Amino acid sequence: MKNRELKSAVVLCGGMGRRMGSDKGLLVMDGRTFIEIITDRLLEYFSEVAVVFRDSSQACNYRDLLDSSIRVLTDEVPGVGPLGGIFTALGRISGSAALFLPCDSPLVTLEFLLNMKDAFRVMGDRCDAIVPCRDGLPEPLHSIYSVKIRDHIKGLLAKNERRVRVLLDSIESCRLDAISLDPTLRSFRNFNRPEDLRI
Ligand SMILES: Nc1nc2c(ncn2[C@@H]2O[C@H](COP(=O)(O)OP(=O)(O)OP(=O)(O)O)[C@@H](O)[C@H]2O)c(=O)[nH]1
Ligand SMILES: [Mg+2]
Repeated sequence: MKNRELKSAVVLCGGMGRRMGSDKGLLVMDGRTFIEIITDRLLEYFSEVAVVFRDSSQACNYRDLLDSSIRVLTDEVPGVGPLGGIFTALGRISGSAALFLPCDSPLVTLEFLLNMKDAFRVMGDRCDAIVPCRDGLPEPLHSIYSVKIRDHIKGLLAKNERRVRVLLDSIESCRLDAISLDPTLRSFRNFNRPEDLRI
């Protein structure tokens, strides 16, 4: 029988943080960096945790913050945004799919992680992506993607298409109500500008 346990989780961390004015994974909340908060949480429930950086020089800045079990990846196709990070990770993870998270959502809840794992158990072999939706709008960077779509992403990138939403519209995705996955919606809160940090 197919193993339906979702074992891999990936944090996308290769952005430039232009609006924030700094590298967002290194922002601090309650004395810990965002990347530590998120990866510590993921390590509780996933046997494989990876972080995708834009390049090795960025990865160096995080070296002392990551548990030794965390896999450090760098973009195979640099400078093409989150879709490039997803592309890289899907070629490197050991499982058949992974939960992706952005590095700027430190409030992600354990309940959300467990509900996504449950969703994969139930519908993982029926679709290429499992996508939370809020008011009908997808949350593509808090979603599960199958390694099966890697070639498709390659095709999109070859056409210079970088929008994750275009990916979602061209694959078989199962959409779930975000509120049923995290009734607080805190998991989806992200920080883009300095003023967002005043919470
Ligand atoms: N691996 C990888 N991750 C990326 C890339 N671009 C963005 N991300 C990540 O995708 C997530 C969402 O991106 P944004 O919210 O736009 O973050 P950002 O690009 O750092 O910020 P801006 O420069 O202000 O757009 C964040 O976790 C980013 O680190 C990329 O080229 N490669
Ligand atoms: Mg960006």
